[in-house]
Amino acid sequence: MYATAFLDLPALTTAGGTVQLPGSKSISNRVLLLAALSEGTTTIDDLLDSDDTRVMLAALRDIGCAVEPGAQPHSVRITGLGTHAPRSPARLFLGNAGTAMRPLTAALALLGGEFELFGVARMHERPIGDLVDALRQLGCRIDYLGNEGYPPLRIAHAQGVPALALQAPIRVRGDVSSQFLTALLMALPLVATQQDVHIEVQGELISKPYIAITLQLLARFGIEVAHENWQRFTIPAGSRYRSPGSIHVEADASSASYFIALGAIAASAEGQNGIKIMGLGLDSIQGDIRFVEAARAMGAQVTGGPNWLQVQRGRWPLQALELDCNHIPDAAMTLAVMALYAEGTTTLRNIASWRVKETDRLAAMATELRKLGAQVEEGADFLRITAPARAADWRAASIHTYDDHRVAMCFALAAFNPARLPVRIEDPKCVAKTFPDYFETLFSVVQTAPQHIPVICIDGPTASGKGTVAARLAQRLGYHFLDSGAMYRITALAALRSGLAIDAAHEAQIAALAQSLPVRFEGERILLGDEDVSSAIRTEEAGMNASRVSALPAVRQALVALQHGFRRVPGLVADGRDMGTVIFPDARLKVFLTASVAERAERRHKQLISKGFNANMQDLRADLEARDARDSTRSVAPLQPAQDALVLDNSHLTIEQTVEQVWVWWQERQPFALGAQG
Ligand SMILES: Nc1ncnc2c1ncn2[C@@H]1O[C@H](COP(=O)(O)OP(=O)(O)O)[C@@H](O)[C@H]1O
Ligand SMILES: Nc1ccn([C@@H]2O[C@H](COP(=O)(O)OP(=O)(O)O)[C@@H](O)[C@H]2O)c(=O)n1
Repeated sequence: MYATAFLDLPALTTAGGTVQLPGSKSISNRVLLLAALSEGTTTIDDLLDSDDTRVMLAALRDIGCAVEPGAQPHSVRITGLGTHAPRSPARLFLGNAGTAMRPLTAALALLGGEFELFGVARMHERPIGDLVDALRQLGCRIDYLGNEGYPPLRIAHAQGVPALALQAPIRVRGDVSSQFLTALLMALPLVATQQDVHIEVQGELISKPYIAITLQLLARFGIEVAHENWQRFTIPAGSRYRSPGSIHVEADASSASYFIALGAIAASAEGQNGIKIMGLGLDSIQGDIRFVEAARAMGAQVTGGPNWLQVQRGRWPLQALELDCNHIPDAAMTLAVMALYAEGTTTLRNIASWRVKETDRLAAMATELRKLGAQVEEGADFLRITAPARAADWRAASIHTYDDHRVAMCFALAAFNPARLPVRIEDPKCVAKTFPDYFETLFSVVQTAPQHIPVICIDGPTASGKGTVAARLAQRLGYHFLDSGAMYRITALAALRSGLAIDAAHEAQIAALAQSLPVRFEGERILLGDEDVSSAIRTEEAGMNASRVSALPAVRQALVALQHGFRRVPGLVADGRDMGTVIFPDARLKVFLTASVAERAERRHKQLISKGFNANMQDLRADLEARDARDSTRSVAPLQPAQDALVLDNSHLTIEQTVEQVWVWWQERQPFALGAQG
């Protein structure tokens, strides 16, 4: 996940490959509860790993279900209660998961036992009164432990479940949250043994697609619920939950909309047929799958099979659309960004519900689309969008994301603009709500020309602080980090281990070794083959050997491709000696970092002592001067500032001040309008 203040996406050009999307949250928690209520063991594959599913799993364990990891990642095996009573008394913490609190309240009230259900502070502000009323109407004893109408709750059935009034239809409001109805639909089969049980919805039922998901999943667990026009539901007598054995959680259809749009917008990468989305098929039970129809109407070519979709660019530019979006409120935001690539004016109607979501999404989308250069008309319940007329009319925008995951995710697609402008997404971590790895997933299937990928080079002599500053900058920007010195250090280590003396006589052999160096960077760790060499290459001796090996021209040449390979989306910070002069001459910012010899010797001394190495100040200083001399006078890529480098002597600056200076230089080079700060 990118926890940076903002994430700058470079201009992107093509896309291709396969993505596996996270499981749907609504399906995950429903399936967990149904498995827990069934007889037998259910293997659940592709379960969403999120806060909300974690609290549900913990609660199921607490009430006596066996929960074990499955054979695959994201797979779990649940042995349900069947005919056993839940373990009680129990206190169940349900975080902020409405999809756990509501159905568990209903199910536990009907199963008997004594339970307290509570959550985080925000959960205690989310109403549950309508559900409790419906359960009390049946005869259940449920008490509020805090405020009337809100969790925390106590279910007081220590003596077993009282006689329930199942003859009359159970009435529940449908116009506040469809989760109350879902909770009853999943709980009442537990008591519909002798007779049919009816539920009557009061008021117009909202979010019907979510009730449709509930009914489909109930059917998978052996319960066929009939309904009349979504107002009256009948759970048949003789209902009994039966495990389907195994069940797979569909990928989230709203999350899929960004990748469907990606396939429609981006030219396919060479040798690929656009984007393949795994985990979701055209027969998905989620309402947002109908986004596919809208995307097709705009030009996307979408095919699909069981559990997969394939999306390619079809008509280009896309075609404007006029659509009532009531059936796909969440995914429709993605259409607003697709409209940036459409000929004509796109009108999205019946989207008043956008105003009461994570933010006023209607106003937010209008504001941010305008920043990019689109013409937008914002109505009370509609949005009319006309794309920038020519490439030159696009603007480099810093997109404010309003703590709304969907705003962040859909605006990332603006990076395919024909003007080849970067797009800044502020507060990218807001995607964690449903898709923590959204940007990583996106980056795994998009490409662009190397010249669009920004590089910051930090070159300079030993112990000037290059590595420290470059790593911090990379982290602050969410960019990749290349410690080019490590390449030479590893090459020297590998050469010596192979019995090769580091001299001109062995140049060709060492270069051959460097060419196929089995090196991997895993966070802070550097691996040579399977061995962690992070410490072995950090000694002063290793630095000296690196300096020797780096003077061999063939070795330098052999390492070029490896270093270029680090230039990947979204960007790179590289440190070394020749980053700005030889490896990335087109870098947008080149810094030559230096400090006095005395200061550098002292830094290195402190650094070595703190790592538990022996170090002598005099020797260090002599070594450092020798290294400076060799690095500056060698025939290839000598250490010297690039002509267009900014020289920064940080002898009297702290690390923070140094990072800040480079940060300011970098921000000055960005095309975004002022306003977004780091
Ligand atoms: N501006 C600075 N002021 C004080 N110490 C610094 C400064 N920059 C770096 N250091 C310290 O100096 C040591 C060497 O820095 P490092 O990043 O390894 O240098 P380089 O990569 O240039 O060899 C580290 O222990 C680091 O924390
Ligand atoms: N881009 C680079 C990076 C390092 N090097 C060499 O590799 C040695 C070790 O690099 P480093 O950056 O890890 O060393 P320090 O600056 O940390 O001492 C340096 O002394 C240089 O001789 C190079 O020639 N070119």
